[in-house]
Amino acid sequence: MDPITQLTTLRAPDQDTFDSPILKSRKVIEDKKFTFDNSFWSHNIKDPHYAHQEDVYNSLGEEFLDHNFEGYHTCIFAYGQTGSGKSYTMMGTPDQPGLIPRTCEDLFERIEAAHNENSNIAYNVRVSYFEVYNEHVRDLLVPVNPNAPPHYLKIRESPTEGPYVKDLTEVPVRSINEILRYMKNGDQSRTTASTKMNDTSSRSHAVFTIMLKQIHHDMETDETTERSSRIRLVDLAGSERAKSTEATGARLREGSNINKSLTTLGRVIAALADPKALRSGKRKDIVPYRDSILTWLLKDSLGGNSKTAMIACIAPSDYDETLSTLRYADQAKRIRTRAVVNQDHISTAERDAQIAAMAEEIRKLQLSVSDSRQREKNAKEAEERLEEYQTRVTTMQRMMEERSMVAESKIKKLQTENEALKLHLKLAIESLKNPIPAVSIKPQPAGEAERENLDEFSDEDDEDGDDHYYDDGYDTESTAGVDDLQEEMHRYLQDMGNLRKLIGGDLSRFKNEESVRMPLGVRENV
Ligand SMILES: Nc1ncnc2c1ncn2[C@@H]1O[C@H](COP(=O)(O)OP(=O)(O)OP(=O)(O)O)[C@@H](O)[C@H]1O
Repeated sequence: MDPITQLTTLRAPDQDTFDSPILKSRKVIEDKKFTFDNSFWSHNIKDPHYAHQEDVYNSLGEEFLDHNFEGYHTCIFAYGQTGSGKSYTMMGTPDQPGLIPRTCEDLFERIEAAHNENSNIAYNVRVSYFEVYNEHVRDLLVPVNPNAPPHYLKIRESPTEGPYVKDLTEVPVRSINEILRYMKNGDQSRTTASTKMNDTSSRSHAVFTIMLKQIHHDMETDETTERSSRIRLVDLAGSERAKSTEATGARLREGSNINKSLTTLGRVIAALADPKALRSGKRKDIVPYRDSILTWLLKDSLGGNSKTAMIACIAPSDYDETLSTLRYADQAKRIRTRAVVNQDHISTAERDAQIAAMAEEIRKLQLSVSDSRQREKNAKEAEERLEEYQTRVTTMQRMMEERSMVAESKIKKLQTENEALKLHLKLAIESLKNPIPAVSIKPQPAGEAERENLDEFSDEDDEDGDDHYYDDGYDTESTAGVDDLQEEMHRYLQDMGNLRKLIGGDLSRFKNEESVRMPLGVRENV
């Protein structure tokens, strides 16, 4: 690997030293060259070009997080054969944290810094963690019950959000420690389940997702701007199994789903990178996203609204495996996604109207659900309505939480202004109590004045301290000053009264936790 040109050369093995029938059957085995955006080499720590975890994060993770703050969805996935360093790169070790923990740490550091800079922006971070094994989706944030069979989740498709995992746990997180705890629990759940199912984590795909929402409220226009971005970090299963499946087709004939997702991923990447399909404009129809759970769920990240990077991990082992990984990466490099900034402007009135409309819709759904239940005629229909109702309630709860976040930032800003006014007032009162006398200098003959100016800094002159002359007009000026100050004070007091009313109003309107955060279903009978 050349760290300057980013050229990766795969050296052809000496054919006589290899027993592989594939290698022996080949006519030409030669050196292969590939150029990637970045190449990292980490074999000998003493080598000056040794790539540390920090180097990988600095050249990729940091830039992707910048995109997230700009409002873009991103996805980073690690591909490669078992033992090539995918988990090391993505998760790392406690001493050498990988991309995922570094991204989380940087995310919260940036949020804290932004909070200190501008209190008008509220941040909302949520995480989810799931794995796809044998074409089943398992929630990694739900602890494994060793006595119960594994609980698999269903995939649904929404017209606006695309494919998603139904009932997947999405937890709000407020600090780096909280997010790391969820990540650790998820990894534990993965390991426990693997042992129970006689599986190893190298055969499952782990998808860690961070949802970042930035809510900026403009006090002047009372308009809210929301930026939502999704950070997907994917640790794929070992690729060698997929290739053996592809090579022999044996697993497919057996009807096994083991790593169907990975073989489909290869076909999806090939279809997306195919220049002919791109030219004919048929790309959308022929990409086999739906052929596996993983590609279906990552549809957007692979060929849609996302900035995506693939990390191809290779280790010095089999020539064929390494060549295949490098070819995968070379193909993936040609894919062009169409990422857009996910941003919405909405006024407080519009948001309130949206919430009111949603509340009405929920009320109707509640009625129809209870009606369907009573009749129990069409259980499926009732179930679908119930599902829709639950999704609506969750969306609405989130909107209300966000509204309360906006209110909190408003209150914070008003409180800061209030503090500043209080300080100003205190200073004004103090200056009233201890007026600083106005000072004027008696007219002096020109020569004398010059002499005094020259001696201004002389210690001797300062000693007597009586070189100041009080002007006859002092009383008049000071009275005018007091009047001004009194007037100013009066204005401040009025302003403060108004501010208090405003804060009081906002507090009672938005800080009523009971009414804002109570699930709607709790209030009314379903
Ligand atoms: N760049 C690296 N520096 C130091 N150690 C590494 C590096 N990459 C991988 N390792 C070590 O190599 C071993 C295998 O790596 P890892 O578990 O990340 O492979 P993997 O590709 O995720 O395998 P699997 O598909 O089985 O999960 C681990 O012990 C890991 O700590």
